[in-house]
Amino acid sequence: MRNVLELEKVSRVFSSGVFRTRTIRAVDEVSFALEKGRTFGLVGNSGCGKTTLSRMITRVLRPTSGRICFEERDVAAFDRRQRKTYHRRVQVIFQNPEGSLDPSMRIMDSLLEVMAIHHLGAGKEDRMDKIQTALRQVGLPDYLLSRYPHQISGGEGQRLVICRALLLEPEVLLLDEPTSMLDVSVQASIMNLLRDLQQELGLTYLYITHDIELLGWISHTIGVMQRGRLVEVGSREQVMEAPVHPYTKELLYSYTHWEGGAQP
Ligand SMILES: Nc1ncnc2c1ncn2[C@@H]1O[C@H](COP(=O)(O)OP(=O)(O)OP(=O)(O)O)[C@@H](O)[C@H]1O
Repeated sequence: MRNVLELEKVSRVFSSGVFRTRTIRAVDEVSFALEKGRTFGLVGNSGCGKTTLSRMITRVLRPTSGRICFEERDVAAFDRRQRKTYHRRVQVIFQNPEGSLDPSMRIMDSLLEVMAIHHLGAGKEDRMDKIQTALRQVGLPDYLLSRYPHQISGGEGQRLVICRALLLEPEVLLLDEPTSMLDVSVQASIMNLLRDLQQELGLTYLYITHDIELLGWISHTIGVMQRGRLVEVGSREQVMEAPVHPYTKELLYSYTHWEGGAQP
């Protein structure tokens, strides 16, 4: 299986404090790879470094040390054109769809704009066709296109954000708690949609969450982060059924359904 994105001993250190400077190793020598067409689930409690890691992948933050490679090329060494392509091919889906859509624009105009920025589609008509195809793929009706973001539901909003990402023909979706603000039934439908899209389009996912149960459902491989370090990495079956690290057992044990192995 081909690796699309690879992290090699990636670290990020922050210095902060008013009275005394403290150094925090928010991410500490983390290495893992995303395989083409598969889902890598990254789990850990608040403050373990998930957001810092995703900010480094999206190039918002630079690693203090280590390398992030996209299709075997170091993303830190990309020139302007390569950066633009990278930002198109690695799309991020955040938990709050409203914050991801421009409130002052009709949805149609937002979608057309994003395609124009990336020079996708041959003219407006072709872009409209592509938008209709992507809308169908995410299970949304055409009439939503004339609305503004505040006129749609949270679940529709998240589908639209996924639709916008698909228009850019991505390779990787970085899913940062994409369902945590939705009702349970809507959550399930978005998770099903993501799984169907992966099968249909061969997309690669990095799914970041604090919910290990959810990862047991969607991931092929699971990585467990604690205080900046990746303490356990394995296939879904290994991590969910025979975890090795005590912290993974602790995370699993917090779900009452879990009956595997001894109590932590
Ligand atoms: N810009 C910064 N300056 C100083 N410390 C930071 C900065 N950003 C993050 N940190 C610290 O780094 C650690 C990891 O933070 P991060 O936001 O990556 O965690 P997280 O796992 O995403 O948490 P959550 O699930 O609550 O969002 C925390 O201790 C945080 O306080």
